[in-house]
Amino acid sequence: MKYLVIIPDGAADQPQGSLGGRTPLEAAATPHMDAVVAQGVIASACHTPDQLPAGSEIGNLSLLGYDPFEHFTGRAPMEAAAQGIALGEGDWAVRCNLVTIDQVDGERVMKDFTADHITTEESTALLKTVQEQVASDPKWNGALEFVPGVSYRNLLIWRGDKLAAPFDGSTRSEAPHDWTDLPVANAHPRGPGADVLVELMDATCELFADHPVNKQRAAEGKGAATNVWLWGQGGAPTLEPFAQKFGPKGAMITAVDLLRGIAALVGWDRIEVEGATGYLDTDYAAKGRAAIDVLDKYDIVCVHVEAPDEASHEGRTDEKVKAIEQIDQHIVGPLLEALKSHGEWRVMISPDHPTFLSTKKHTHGNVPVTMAGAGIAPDACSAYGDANAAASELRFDQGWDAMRWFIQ
Ligand SMILES: O=C(O)[C@@H](CO)OP(=O)(O)O
Repeated sequence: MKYLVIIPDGAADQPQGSLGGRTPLEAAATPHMDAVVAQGVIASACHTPDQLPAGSEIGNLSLLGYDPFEHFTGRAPMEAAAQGIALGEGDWAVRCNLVTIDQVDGERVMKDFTADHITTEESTALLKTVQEQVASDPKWNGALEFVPGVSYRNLLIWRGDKLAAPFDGSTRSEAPHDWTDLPVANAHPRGPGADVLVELMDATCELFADHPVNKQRAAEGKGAATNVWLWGQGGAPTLEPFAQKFGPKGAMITAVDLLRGIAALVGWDRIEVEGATGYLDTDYAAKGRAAIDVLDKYDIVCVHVEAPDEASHEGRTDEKVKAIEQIDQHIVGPLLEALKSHGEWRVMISPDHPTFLSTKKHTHGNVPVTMAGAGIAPDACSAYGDANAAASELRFDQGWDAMRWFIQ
């Protein structure tokens, strides 16, 4: 049996006035996703339980069949795994965004959690400056390492054997993409070690103010990286290999380190695709082709696409609809066709969480899931969408149970 999982990140949403009262998934032309529903079932699943953050880190863990209450330690350790960074006992990883925070009416406001989509080269240069500063300060005892990732998505690694990390499971921090256009005064870390995170963030305001990277960006009319924003901290997670838990041997196609990291932690291979950007300009067709190319080699192939979530964070309804249509046309369609020559197969399509265009934020709540293929008796539904899923009798209130249902 071949299994295919397609994740349109953050695609679930509310009805939009500008879409005639339909949600983006309902307004988008998705003949191939609809064909999956027509051949199979539609269901509603909650991958982001109320007690945990409504983040992609929780949603995707659950989507792949892992109970986040048991396995989630923080987002950053998953991204560290993507970079092959091993975390020992006492080590912590912290997500380090480059952001733009501006003064608006006397308040510091999160203008852009991406620092105007700063390039990897620029973010690497900025982090080098931060690293030099912390490395020269004896109080950190060489425990802190700022690790460049891709664009605004970077990491801070804290080595516990050099200096005991001040955090514990009760330390709280906020994802900057949930604070767009909002004052950050209430978004600062709280609990053990929060003061250290704030100190490091504040120190970068000064380091970046006259940094050559920002001067160059200003000259090009681009937004500044005003400082780093630290969040998503955690220690090493342990995840049972997917093949051991469920059977199939898997591969992940994604442009973001979070999904690469989850894949690494569950023992999946990662397939890198040229032109996959994790943004609206991603090469959808290249991702579709890459998945087709590896169908022979793996039992389960997962294609994650970040674009619908990014469109939501920017509040761009048309772009969200377009991203969903591109996934349908360039990924779902060609893969359904290719599967015909691979014997028995099953397909699942599911977002990880809703991201509301109205708030530009992730939110708790259910997402529409469709599953079809060998041995799945069709229900009466024939269109993929949020309302159809909500009306379905098939529900996974613990979203992580859906994978067990899918792989039988
Ligand atoms: O990686 C991130 O910083 C965020 C936003 O880009 O991703 P997601 O919304 O999927 O959590």
